Amino acid sequence: MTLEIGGLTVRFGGVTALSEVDLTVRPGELVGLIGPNGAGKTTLFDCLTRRVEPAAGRMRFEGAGLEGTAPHEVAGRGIARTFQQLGLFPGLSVRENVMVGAHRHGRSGFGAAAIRPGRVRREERAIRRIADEALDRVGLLPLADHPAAHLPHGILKRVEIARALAVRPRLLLLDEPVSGLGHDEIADLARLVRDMHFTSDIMIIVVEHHMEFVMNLCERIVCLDSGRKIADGASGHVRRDPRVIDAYLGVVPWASPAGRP
Ligand SMILES: Nc1ncnc2c1ncn2[C@@H]1O[C@H](COP(=O)(O)OP(=O)(O)OP(=O)(O)O)[C@@H](O)[C@H]1O
Repeated sequence: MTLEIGGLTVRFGGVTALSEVDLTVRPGELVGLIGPNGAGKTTLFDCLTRRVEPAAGRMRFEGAGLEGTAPHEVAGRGIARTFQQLGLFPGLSVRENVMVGAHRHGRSGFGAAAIRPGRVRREERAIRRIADEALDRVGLLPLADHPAAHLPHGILKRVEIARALAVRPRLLLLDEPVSGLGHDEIADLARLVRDMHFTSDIMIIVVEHHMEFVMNLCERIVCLDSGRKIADGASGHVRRDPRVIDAYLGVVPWASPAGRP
């Protein structure tokens, strides 16, 4: 029950964002995806979540192709992601934001649940329970009723992860989870992701420019450069790979809190 990507190619007009990328991820793997700006990391996530249509290649998840999956069906396939730019609703409470992720477990959909017709109340209670479990997992249950607006960035990053966890994903895609976080928050987030990794069989792919975070967290690192995969292996090997140093590690500030080159 793996994620198998073969020959994945994406073009935006004259730009080849991904070029014949092969990648296999197995249950329980925690993979770091690195590479310079514009390397194609987010595009890879966009393909898996069906926001971008590849020009060529295959994507199979748990034995079935992803090509026929509509963007709104991705969560139903057990795939969840977080975004570089937080995609939370500031007018909703922390819990309501996380319930958006959990709505795939209901039949009526979040739209119906949001306007609370009587027939969806029971379902909404179940969705609320799943959301609270996810909030508990990231240590934010005490803030469940707090409006998302004006919460610190580090908390909002966790709310986004809780929203992804509420999908109860088997493949979790984290896009720059520590960007903009301080030193202690980064250490907390590393603990959280490590805990998710050790306590479940979930596949996790982490895109991150913060090298200290990603190299310490992930045993396996994949490096993209100009849309091509240039390295895939143990973090100790990849960090010494001359092609990776040349393309990326030579310019990236390893301990920068913001983590961007
Ligand atoms: N919707 C789009 N339309 C046109 N070009 C795009 C689009 N999305 C991405 N690109 C281009 O595709 C290439 C890969 O971009 P992508 O965002 O996947 O890189 P990335 O590795 O995630 O970079 P970063 O680290 O800066 O987030 C870049 O050249 C980018 O400009």
